Amino acid sequence: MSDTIYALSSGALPAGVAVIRMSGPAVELVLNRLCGVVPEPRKAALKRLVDPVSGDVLDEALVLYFKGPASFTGEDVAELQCHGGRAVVARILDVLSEFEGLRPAEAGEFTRRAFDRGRMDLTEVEGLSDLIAAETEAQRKQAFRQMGGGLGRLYEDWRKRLIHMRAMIEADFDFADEEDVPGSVADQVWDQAEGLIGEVDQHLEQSKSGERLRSGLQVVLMGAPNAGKSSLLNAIAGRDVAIVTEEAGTTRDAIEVHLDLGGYPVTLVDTAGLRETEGRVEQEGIRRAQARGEAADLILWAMEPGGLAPDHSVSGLSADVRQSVPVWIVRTKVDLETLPERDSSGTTLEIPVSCLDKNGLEALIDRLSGFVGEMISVGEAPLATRARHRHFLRDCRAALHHGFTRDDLPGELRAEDLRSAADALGRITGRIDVEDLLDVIFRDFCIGK
Ligand SMILES: Nc1nc2c(c(=O)[nH]1)N(C=O)[C@@H](CNc1ccc(C(=O)N[C@@H](CCC(=O)O)C(=O)O)cc1)CN2
Ligand SMILES: Nc1nc2c(ncn2[C@@H]2O[C@H](COP(=O)(O)OP(=O)(O)OP(=O)(O)O)[C@@H](O)[C@H]2O)c(=O)[nH]1
Repeated sequence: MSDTIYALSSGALPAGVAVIRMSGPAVELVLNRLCGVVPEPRKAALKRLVDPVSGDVLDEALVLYFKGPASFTGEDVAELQCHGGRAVVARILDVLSEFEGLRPAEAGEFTRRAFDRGRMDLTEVEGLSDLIAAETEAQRKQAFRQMGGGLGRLYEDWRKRLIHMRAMIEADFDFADEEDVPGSVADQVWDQAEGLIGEVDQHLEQSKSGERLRSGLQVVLMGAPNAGKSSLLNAIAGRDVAIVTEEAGTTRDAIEVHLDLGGYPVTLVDTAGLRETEGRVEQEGIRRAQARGEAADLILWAMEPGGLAPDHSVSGLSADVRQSVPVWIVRTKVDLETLPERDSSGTTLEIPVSCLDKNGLEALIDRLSGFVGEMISVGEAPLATRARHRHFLRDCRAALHHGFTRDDLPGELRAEDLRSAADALGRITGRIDVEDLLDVIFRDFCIGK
């Protein structure tokens, strides 16, 4: 029999109300001892909570009981919705810890129980985790849909089709001889497999947006020392996040702010100014700046009047970065000079901004929003949202492709490819052999979820 787990499921204290949740076989006993009755399932009941040992009244709380299996975890579950004071919660948790068979829940353990009882598949679990982490509206929508099973159903549908295809081929072995005749069952099946490869490819392509939406785009501010990077970060964020001084080399470690651009998440990163330096701390800062640049989706290169361009040989971006990451040149401190709006060819090369009088700031933010909207274009179809999904989708595709192209191999071997492809999808939803993945997935959860 499993332990009964308990945890504070609501947020930081003090708070108006705190929710203490428990799940497991001892729940009814605990309720009986704490509030004298087990309330009717799914009906909130206002009860005095009493310490069964000392007889002390602990609090007056709303108590909710869910009789398993009709609960979040599938086990008996109870919630004590008590006053959100630190001492109130501490005392109740302390009293719970004294019960035989009760122990504090580990991160994600309530959800883990729901998964173990087959109430959620892994994509739904991940969706729930993403929902709690969501910071913008578009992230919330994507996570909510995934939590509701949108993505899992797509993979389950593909998996069923693959299992059916394999069954067709295997049934055919019993009748036909090995000759592969045009129009045969095998031919029809491999036609369907080809169609599915196309669907997987399209899904993988569209899912770049799903992953970007989940993790947010990285926009990295780079440039020479004193170019105005930290001022720009503060101006875009609308608050003082980074330290601004007239001293070159102020920013050492990368500083991040999370922005919500029209519902899309962006992490804006301020980095150390690039220059030759003897200072060890500053050197490390510069190394980190280049590393952040390499991982960026977009670099904003801050360039003050008379400042250095990104292709400067000593204090510029590495050739690797310049090739793989789009770079926008932001002309900073334009209050100090008047700039020609266009170069000789007539294109606008530089984005002029002043953090002093805020000129150009809105135009820069609008351009950023447009860029982000293009990079993250999500429609109605459910998208993969994690490297884990992409990994197994590629396995699935590779197996399908192998079976489809190797018509020189015996039918049994090609049928085996259909099985591998189906299994790869089963690993995404957690229907197949994922024990080794679970700890990693649940580790990211909060306690009490
Ligand atoms: N107070 C409270 N609020 C909460 C949760 C919770 O656990 N407690 N949730 C936790 O994440 C979310 C709601 N999710 C839930 C999902 C399933 C069930 C549940 O009891 N399911 C049963 C009965 C379904 C029904 O009657 O329709 C079942 O699926 O069998 C409860 C909450 C968000 N708000
Ligand atoms: N006139 C004017 N001065 C600015 C503007 N933006 C920044 N400055 C000044 O330029 C100096 C350097 O600004 P920072 O934002 O610290 O520059 P940084 O690029 O982050 O510098 P490091 O952290 O040293 O790499 C400060 O004295 C700012 O007040 C601007 O738009 N106009």
